[in-house]
Amino acid sequence: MDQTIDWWPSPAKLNLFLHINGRYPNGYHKLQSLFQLLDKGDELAFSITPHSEIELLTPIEGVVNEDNLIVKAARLLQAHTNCQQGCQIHLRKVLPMGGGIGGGSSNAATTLIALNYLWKCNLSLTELAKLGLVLGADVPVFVMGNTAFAQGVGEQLTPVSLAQTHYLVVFPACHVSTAEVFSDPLLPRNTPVISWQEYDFDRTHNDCQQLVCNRFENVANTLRWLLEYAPSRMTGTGACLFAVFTSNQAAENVLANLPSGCSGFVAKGVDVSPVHDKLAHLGNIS
Ligand SMILES: C[C@@](CO)(OP(=O)(O)O)[C@H](O)COP(=O)(O)OP(=O)(O)OC[C@H]1O[C@@H](n2ccc(N)nc2=O)[C@H](O)[C@@H]1O
Ligand SMILES: Nc1ncnc2c1ncn2[C@@H]1O[C@H](COP(=O)(O)OP(=O)(O)O)[C@@H](O)[C@H]1O
Repeated sequence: MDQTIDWWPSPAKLNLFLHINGRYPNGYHKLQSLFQLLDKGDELAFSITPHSEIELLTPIEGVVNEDNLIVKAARLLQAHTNCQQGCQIHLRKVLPMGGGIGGGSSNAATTLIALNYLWKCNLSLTELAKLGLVLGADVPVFVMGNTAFAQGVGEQLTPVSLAQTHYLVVFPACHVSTAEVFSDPLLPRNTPVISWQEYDFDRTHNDCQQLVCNRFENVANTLRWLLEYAPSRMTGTGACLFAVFTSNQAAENVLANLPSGCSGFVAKGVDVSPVHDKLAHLGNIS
């Protein structure tokens, strides 16, 4: 790989809890969640071109480029700002897809932020987050770039600073469809609203977890295994699970003994997205 390529981070997230409080008339669910941003994720690189074409040079197997959230985000920004430039994009994908760790949404957010900077569109982060919401409910938190409490469909964000934590993130090798979980009649949808001051990991939960564990034996077994080592929970609509540790070494020790068939990684929780660290380094943050 060319050493001169300028990579932009595209971090993963965890939902430290996920409560479903009800439903909107359009079928979307009213949520409360705590989005924890991580220091690990995919990476994207952009070369600006003078013609308007958007090219993703590293396609993802199973996702046609036209459906890729990276291409969709680039086209959305281009159309919204009437930008005459285009770009060539490289992606280094490491995050499992459809795992509840927000890879696709994060890729879209990094694309919006990077191209806004490189194309000199001058949209504010708030404008980019609003634009990004069209692509997915998780895009705004990645654009705003703070670990945050979220409500609404995940777009009403209150930044929060958390104690430094190390997470073991485990992918039990099964794909869980977000749309299927949300359309399941057995999904609990009546958790009472909490105030953020009440937040405590042990007094919160993930309303999707039991349903997914009932449907996917791998998820249930892996969660049971993780709970032997540390407080653990499912993120988002699954299938990824996370375990909470106070040291990197303790998390690495458990990673080294993962059950066969699972994959995983250790990451540190961060209050500010690495994309924003990069923007700040470039002297541009709004
Ligand atoms: C619930 C979360 C928590 O992070 O799950 P994960 O996707 O991360 O697992 C997300 O907010 C998901 O966000 P995202 O994955 O961007 O969802 P979208 O593409 O907007 O929606 C996928 C489908 O899920 C359902 N959906 C999504 C969000 C929501 N608040 N209510 C819903 O009912 C809708 O049926 C929608 O068609
Ligand atoms: N750049 C992308 N990265 C990952 N998934 C993408 C991307 N573009 C489109 N998708 C589609 O979005 C789906 C959800 O992806 P992802 O955001 O990784 O999962 P989740 O929302 O569960 O965290 C994938 O299964 C894939 O079909």
